[in-house]
Amino acid sequence: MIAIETRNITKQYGNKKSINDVSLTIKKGELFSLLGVNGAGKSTLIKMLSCLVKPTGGKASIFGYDVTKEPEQVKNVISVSPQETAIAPNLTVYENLELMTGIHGFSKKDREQRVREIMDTFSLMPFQRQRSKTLSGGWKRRLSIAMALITEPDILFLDEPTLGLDILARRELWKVIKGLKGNVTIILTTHYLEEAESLSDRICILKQGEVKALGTAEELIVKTSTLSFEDAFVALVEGVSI
Ligand SMILES: Nc1ncnc2c1ncn2[C@@H]1O[C@H](COP(=O)(O)OP(=O)(O)OP(=O)(O)O)[C@@H](O)[C@H]1O
Repeated sequence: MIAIETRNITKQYGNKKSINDVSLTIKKGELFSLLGVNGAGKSTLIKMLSCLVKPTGGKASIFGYDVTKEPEQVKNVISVSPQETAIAPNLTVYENLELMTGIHGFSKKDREQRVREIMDTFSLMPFQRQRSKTLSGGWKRRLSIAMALITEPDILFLDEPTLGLDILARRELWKVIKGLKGNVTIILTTHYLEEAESLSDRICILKQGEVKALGTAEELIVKTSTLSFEDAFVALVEGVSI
């Protein structure tokens, strides 16, 4: 089943195309990474798919719903875990999660149960009464992802989930993300190449708003005749033709 489909999607700001004619098909349950150097267009593409900005050309659909014509239906099946964590710092872990259930219209009765379920999934129970601002960076990101998943979305956009975390915290979060694989379709952006390589089913490399390469990490290594994914990435963004 197809989760996300774009056909020649384009976003032009002034006379510059931040995304130019991008056509992609992402399957349900896939973990799909978007890579590219700064300014390649990753955030712009995610913003269009999550109905935050409108395409200036082409189209995109999420489970068949058009992102421009049916944004309400799209928003019902997606969730975004943004780069800047969406956490209220003075609220406890429990209160942050409860707030999300309130925003999304859970009944009083269901709220507590859902909060407990998601705390359990993300091992947040021991921190439930702790103010969020006192959590470490890794646990803040974990809470942020838990908040994004409280509505059990079909699609989760994860924008640089491990930015600034040390390698141990990053690997802990990788375990969490791997645990979600298959159940939720995940679109991940990251600048950490080993993260994309370790987590992704397929990787799309954007360059100046266009798809430069698409495939598994292994396929991209083979296509560029390199020995590592990092070398493949560098070759692709520096302009190897494949
Ligand atoms: N609101 C805007 N108005 C004008 N130009 C914009 C706007 N948003 C993005 N751009 C431009 O579009 C291009 C792509 O930006 P985008 O933020 O999508 O890249 P990115 O790949 O997410 O970069 P990064 O890795 O730095 O987050 C850049 O040249 C950027 O300056």
